[in-house]
Amino acid sequence: MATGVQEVLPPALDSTSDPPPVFDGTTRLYISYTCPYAQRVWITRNCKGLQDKIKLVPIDLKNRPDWYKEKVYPANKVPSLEHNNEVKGESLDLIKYIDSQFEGPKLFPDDPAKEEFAEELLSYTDTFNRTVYSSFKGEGEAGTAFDYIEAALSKFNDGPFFLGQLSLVDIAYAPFIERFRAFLMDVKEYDITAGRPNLATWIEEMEKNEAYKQTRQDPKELVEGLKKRYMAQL
Ligand SMILES: N[C@@H](CCC(=O)N[C@@H](CS)C(=O)NCC(=O)O)C(=O)O
Repeated sequence: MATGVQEVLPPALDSTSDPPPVFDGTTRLYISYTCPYAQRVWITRNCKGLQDKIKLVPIDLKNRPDWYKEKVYPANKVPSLEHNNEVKGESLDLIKYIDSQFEGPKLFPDDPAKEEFAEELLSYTDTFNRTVYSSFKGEGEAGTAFDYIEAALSKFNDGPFFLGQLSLVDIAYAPFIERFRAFLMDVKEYDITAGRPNLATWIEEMEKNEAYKQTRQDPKELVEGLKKRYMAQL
């Protein structure tokens, strides 16, 4: 399927749903529609045009089917990928795995300087997320994390993305920046793009990407989800 084609998304499976025929040779990507980690892998699949090769299996995390832990992924988290009779997890590992093991445009650089910077940025994602989530709870400043992103975006001047062209780095950050931007604007009236022109352009360019667009949820619902989780502590 071409990257621009709108896919009809299947309904999420819950505790009343039968399991798919696991280990029948089908490659399956287990996700939740609202999980930012799963979204990373879903975007990668779409960017590589693998909609027909990797079947999307959405799970309702609030009413999880027992078979998911028992038959598919004992860690009981999303995302996971069923491929070649194995199930693998961890979003950052999965986006690299899909990029290297499947066809479609390469999303990781060959250039050694870009590769080194890509690894640095990928290893910063957990710190970035922790810093911003802590600020939701009133601990520390989110601004430093966004300043790091703003500076990183001007390292290579050959495109609007972290490494110039779209890569796994953009894909790793996009689901989180999307949520953080909406939440901070709504709850704290803080515009993360104010005074950060590189970040503003990056968001604009990401939003034009069809593969990413198809994975996006209603920002209002994302904000509601985050509010439920963090508002009690605000
Ligand atoms: N480090 C994991 C995190 C995945 C994760 O925490 N997923 C959440 C949903 S957003 C989950 O499955 N939570 C269910 C649980 O922990 O029981 C990754 O990068 O894939």
